[in-house]
Parts: sequence; C-alpha cells; structure tokens
Amino acid sequence: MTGPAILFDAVDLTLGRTVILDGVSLRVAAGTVHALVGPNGGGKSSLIRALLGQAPHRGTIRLDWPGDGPGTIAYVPQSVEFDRGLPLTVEDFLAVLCQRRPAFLGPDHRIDYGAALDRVGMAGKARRRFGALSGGERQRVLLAQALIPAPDLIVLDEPMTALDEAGIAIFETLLAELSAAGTTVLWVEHDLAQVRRLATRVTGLNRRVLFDGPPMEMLSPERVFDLFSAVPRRTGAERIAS
Ligand SMILES: Nc1ncnc2c1ncn2[C@@H]1O[C@H](COP(=O)(O)OP(=O)(O)OP(=O)(O)O)[C@@H](O)[C@H]1O
Repeated sequence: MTGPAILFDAVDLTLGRTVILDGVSLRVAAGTVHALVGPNGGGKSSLIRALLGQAPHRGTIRLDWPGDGPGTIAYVPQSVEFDRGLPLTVEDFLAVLCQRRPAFLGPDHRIDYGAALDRVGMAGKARRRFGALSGGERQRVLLAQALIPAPDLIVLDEPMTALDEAGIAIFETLLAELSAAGTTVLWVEHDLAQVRRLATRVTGLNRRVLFDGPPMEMLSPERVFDLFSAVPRRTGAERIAS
C-alpha cells in the first residue's frame, strides 16, 4: 500500500504564553520523502507531536489514506530517556514497542526482530543489554523498531544525529527502500546537504512556514540564511506594505 498524504492546515500551537506554531499549513504528498528543516526551537518536533496526537493544537491535521484506510504509522524519536541500568535486552526493548502481547511474557517469536536488526547493521546484538549500547547503536535500534511491522507512514525526528558513517549509509539505504515501497516519509533533519540529496520536498519552519518546495530550489544560501536568522528579513511585499 502507498502511504498517506498529510495535510496541515492553519495549525497553531501555544504552550503557556509561547507561540510555538503560528498558522502552519503544508501538504506532504503520498509516498514522498518530505523534510522539515529549521533552527533549534523552530517547532519541528512540536509539529510532529501534534501530528501524532501528542500536542494540543488548533487547526486541521488530516491523513488521507489510500484504499481501505488507516495503515501503519511508525515514529523514530530523537532519543529515548530511560534508566540505563534496566535489565532490558535489545530484543526486550523491541518487544515492548512492537508486539501486541505483554512484553513480560517474553518476545513474540512470530515477529522477526532479527531481520529488522539486520537491516540496521545490528545483527547478532538482540541479546545485548539495551542500556549498554552506544548512542549510535541505540539510534539504530530506534530505526529497527520502526520497521516492525512495515510502515506506510514513517515519521523521523533527526534520525542521523548519533550515527557514524556506516550508520548514515544504512539509513540512506533504508530511506531508499521505504521510498521505493511507497512509504510516506516525514523527516526532521538539520543536515541540509543530506536533505538536498535525499528529500523530494522540503519545508523551512521557524514558528511559521518560511518556504516549501523542491530542495534544489528551496535551499538557496539566501533562504537558508533567512531561515536560521533570529529576525528573518522581510519579503519585498512586506517592506512595501509597512
Ligand atoms: N512542553 C513545553 N512547554 C513549553 N514550551 C515548550 C514545550 N515543548 C517545547 N517547547 C518549546 O517549543 C519550542 C519549539 O520546540 P521544538 O522541540 O518543537 O523545536 P525543534 O524545531 O524541534 O527544535 P530542535 O531543532 O532543537 O529539536 C521551543 O522553544 C521549546 O522550548
């Protein structure tokens, strides 16, 4: 199944007195790799939390599923907070996140956790203690959990932050495979060179949408400068209006 299209229409999010998102409208086309870029605190993760139903917001967020309706949504967070001393293996961790039966009954052996770990270069590490993994290895496990079951929509929040060169190559292969399978990918990323190379479309977000279009056109030095400036320069139309 091809993944869904996503519509964000006039999404506002205010926490306390802070306006986090202000009238954010954009469309993620079905089956594309759509990147969200912007400065720290620009609201990228908040937009994702709103999409996942984790943040109170105004406006509309709609998933348009093809065919018979809702498929599988996977989410890869920036990182996970947990007690590193927990006696939890990699396989236990995957079981907690991926299987429907209680994890205290043990991993469900009908699910091929090994194959998912294989795809992220973690073959043979299912019995390692999760808390003893390096940051990059934990990031790879977070990617693996998103592959079980195969997602129709995958939401990635800076998935490459802790990855080394080999991990980045694995991530790129995964992205290509997901894309070829028709999965919709919504991807928060700071590495603009990677976005230019791998994304179909990019949205620049700093509380508001500052640009939205194909990466080769959108990521011009001037636009990137504006996006990361504390006070974005005004457009010609805004200058004339003031
Ligand atoms: N629960 C909260 N209460 C108040 N403010 C919050 C809360 N969560 C996030 N914020 C604020 O919302 C703003 C946007 O945060 P968000 O994490 O969405 O940004 P981001 O674009 O993902 O940043 P980064 O690139 O650093 O990950 C920040 O100023 C942050 O401090």
